Amino acid sequence: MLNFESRPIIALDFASFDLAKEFINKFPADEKIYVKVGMELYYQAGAEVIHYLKEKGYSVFLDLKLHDIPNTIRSTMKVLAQLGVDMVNVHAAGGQEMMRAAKSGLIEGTPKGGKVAKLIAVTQLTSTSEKTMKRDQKIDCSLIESVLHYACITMKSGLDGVVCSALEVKKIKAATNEDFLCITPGIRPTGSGVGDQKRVTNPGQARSIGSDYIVVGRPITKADNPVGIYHEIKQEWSEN
Ligand SMILES: O=C(O)c1cc(=O)[nH]c(=O)n1[C@@H]1O[C@H](COP(=O)(O)O)[C@@H](O)[C@H]1O
Repeated sequence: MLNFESRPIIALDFASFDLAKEFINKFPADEKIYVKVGMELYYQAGAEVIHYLKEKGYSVFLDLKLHDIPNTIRSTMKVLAQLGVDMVNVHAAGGQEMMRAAKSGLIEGTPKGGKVAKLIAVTQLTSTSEKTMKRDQKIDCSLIESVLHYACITMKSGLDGVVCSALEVKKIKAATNEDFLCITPGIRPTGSGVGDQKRVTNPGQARSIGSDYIVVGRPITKADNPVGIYHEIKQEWSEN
């Protein structure tokens, strides 16, 4: 529990800046939340949304899941580093050279005296099951072996951690080290629909298994009382 982040990261999966603002404005001004901006919102609103969130004093995970040739990733990370976000990610499937290039671009692009964002890699998406991994990716091992392999090459490449399901955290920490971050989406409070997620846990389980961060989207953003549900999830996660 060396890196435990007590605030669940809220996935701001909204189609416009206005919708994202409407959601954020439900929270009291002094509540410094941790949010995730993904492809949908970033491709719509761009850097402006990041500046807005940082000015509010929020922590920001920019989730663009980069996956391209090393040179493109290095230069893209250099640009993203200037946004001052707290965390960014790539796909581990891009390989070790790509991940090393991401890291060097991030360091190069971070303004002098600024904090380098945490860089993490997606292992197998939490919407992937062993069956779909074997069918679509033609990976001929178990899902956990694939996740552990990706975690190990991510660590070797000098990144800070991985995105995985909470179900894999214990084995990842054993194969890497306790300090290696495990960021876990696929979180569903007991009784809420799983949707397209396959490898899910509830917030309390994620905590007892040893996740460092949880990412929660629809169970909060689609709730009738998002702030109330956020606090229920936060309590189950952080006070377990
Ligand atoms: O990198 C991510 O954040 C991510 C990786 C992954 O394996 N699974 C996953 O669900 N996510 C993201 O986490 C969020 C989960 O949202 P909900 O399923 O609505 O809680 C979404 O924004 C996904 O894009």
